[in-house]
Amino acid sequence: MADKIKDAKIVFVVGGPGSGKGTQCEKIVAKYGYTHLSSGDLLRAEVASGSERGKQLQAIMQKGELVPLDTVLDMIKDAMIAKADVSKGYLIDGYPREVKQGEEFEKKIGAPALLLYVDAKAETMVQRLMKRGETSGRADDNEETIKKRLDLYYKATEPVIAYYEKRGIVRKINSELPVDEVFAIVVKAIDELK
Ligand SMILES: Nc1nc2c(ncn2[C@@H]2O[C@H](COP(=O)(O)OP(=O)(O)OP(=O)(O)O)[C@@H](O)[C@H]2O)c(=O)[nH]1
Ligand SMILES: O=c1ccn([C@@H]2O[C@H](COP(=O)(O)OP(=O)(O)O)[C@@H](O)[C@H]2O)c(=O)[nH]1
Ligand SMILES: [Mg+2]
Repeated sequence: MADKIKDAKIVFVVGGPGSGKGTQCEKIVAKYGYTHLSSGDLLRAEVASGSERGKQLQAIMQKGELVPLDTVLDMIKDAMIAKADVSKGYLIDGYPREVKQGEEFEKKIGAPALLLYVDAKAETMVQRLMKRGETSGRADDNEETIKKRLDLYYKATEPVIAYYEKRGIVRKINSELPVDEVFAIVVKAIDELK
């Protein structure tokens, strides 16, 4: 099973909270048929199940902290294996959050072919998340948690980008533009893969 995944195209989608990762991933799925796996969505699904583990996850996410590395990686790996027969490629959205997560992913699953770095200003991200919070029902779309998520992003996640830049697989996407203009840049980066 793990062999099948090794040959699939893997794209990491990394960017700050509210930068637009999920929005762009949806459009990539529509155009390219990739399998979209959002680490945050997988964790929220576990929370929604009401399991004991979900309760522990909920507490961590509400504080804007990172859940233990192995938990997220196991969830992503299981979800990848479940789609191995049909997948043209995988969008791993919101992961890795720290360099160590990237290293472990490569040990257990495989190497990414591309890292889409979805980049917006902190001010923009806060505005978008506050707006999303009006309707999202997400426990972490509130001012206090947003601030913590941003701090952690700059501290732990930005080094991930530098790490993969050395390998030449990072494509920076300016997500301050309207969604369709951002997507046009994304399309160029993905088409280069073929
Ligand atoms: N103007 C503009 N707004 C966008 C763009 N992308 C996303 N938004 C808005 O910003 C909000 C956050 O976008 P998401 O795609 O949920 O962001 P995310 O990076 O997945 O954020 P997390 O789920 O917190 O990881 C959404 O409610 C969108 O309406 C963009 O390219 N341009
Ligand atoms: O690999 C991951 C991905 C997500 N999270 C947790 O899930 C929350 C929401 O993640 P998501 O990617 O949905 O949103 P973002 O933080 O990008 O706004 C984060 O704040 C973390 O608490 C985590 O711990 N590890
Ligand atoms: Mg998202």
